[in-house]
Amino acid sequence: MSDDSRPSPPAGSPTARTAAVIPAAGRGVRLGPGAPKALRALGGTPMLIHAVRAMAASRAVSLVVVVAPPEGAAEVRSLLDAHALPERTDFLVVPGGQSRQESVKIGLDALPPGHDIVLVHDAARPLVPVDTVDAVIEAVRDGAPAVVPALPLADTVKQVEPAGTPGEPEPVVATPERSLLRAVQTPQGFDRATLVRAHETVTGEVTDDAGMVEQLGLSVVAVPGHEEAFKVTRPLDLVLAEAVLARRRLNDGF
Ligand SMILES: Nc1ccn([C@@H]2O[C@H](COP(=O)(O)OP(=O)(O)OP(=O)(O)O)[C@@H](O)[C@H]2O)c(=O)n1
Ligand SMILES: C[C@](O)(CO)[C@H](O)COP(=O)(O)O
Repeated sequence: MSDDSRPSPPAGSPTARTAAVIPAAGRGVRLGPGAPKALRALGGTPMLIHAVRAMAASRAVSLVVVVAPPEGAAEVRSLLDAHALPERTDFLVVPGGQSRQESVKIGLDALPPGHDIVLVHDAARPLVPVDTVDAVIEAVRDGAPAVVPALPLADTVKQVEPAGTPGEPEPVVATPERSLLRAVQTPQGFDRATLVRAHETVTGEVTDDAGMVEQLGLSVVAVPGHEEAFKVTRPLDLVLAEAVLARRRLNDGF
């Protein structure tokens, strides 16, 4: 276990310690029936374990807090014990909440003192490369209160008047300038005090944590994301994730 009694350096310090919160308490309704999404297998290993390894792969990350499905916290603890994980990293498991936002808040509340940079990473993004994780941490160390990995869009995006009934035609009302848009991934990185303040202050629904920081009027910066950091949301995403993992294993020779 690490010593949390020593005074912690600020997030901008090169020695600031980083913790990762992994919200993993969702059901995965869009993926279809089965176990909670984070516990479903990818290449024979639960998706959550891939996500935990992806965070722990960064030498900067000294603590990973897993926010487990409420009824699955004991199972998650056993899974962490059963899989090889870096010894330099500590792990905590807490039961999650009703929404992603609530689960992240629970994870944040469980963080011990001494970690001044916090990453929030979806369990549903099991294949994010360590270089992306490190780029996010570096941007927080460089002074950004909130950092998102992001990619340009391949498709043109339309704003519509949503139809009341699914499948009904929807009037298009605008075509935002695509070159100004980015698809945002995780891990998102934060100066801890900023993220805590955002979660204590913002009450409306948001779809990502950086959005809460934007609502505080603070700046959020985007760094390059990675194609392999995609979110496993629908069945086809799982097919893609299996293919990416198989290619990695082939390249690594096992
Ligand atoms: N109450 C919730 C809901 C979601 N999440 C987590 O937030 C991440 C991103 O959410 P998403 O991909 O939407 O997962 P689900 O909510 O499980 O998916 P769905 O909406 O299809 O049910 C996932 O790692 C998920 O486990 C969470 O910790 N607690
Ligand atoms: C946080 C996120 O992954 C950034 O793209 C995304 O907003 C989560 O959305 P979801 O609807 O909870 O999957």
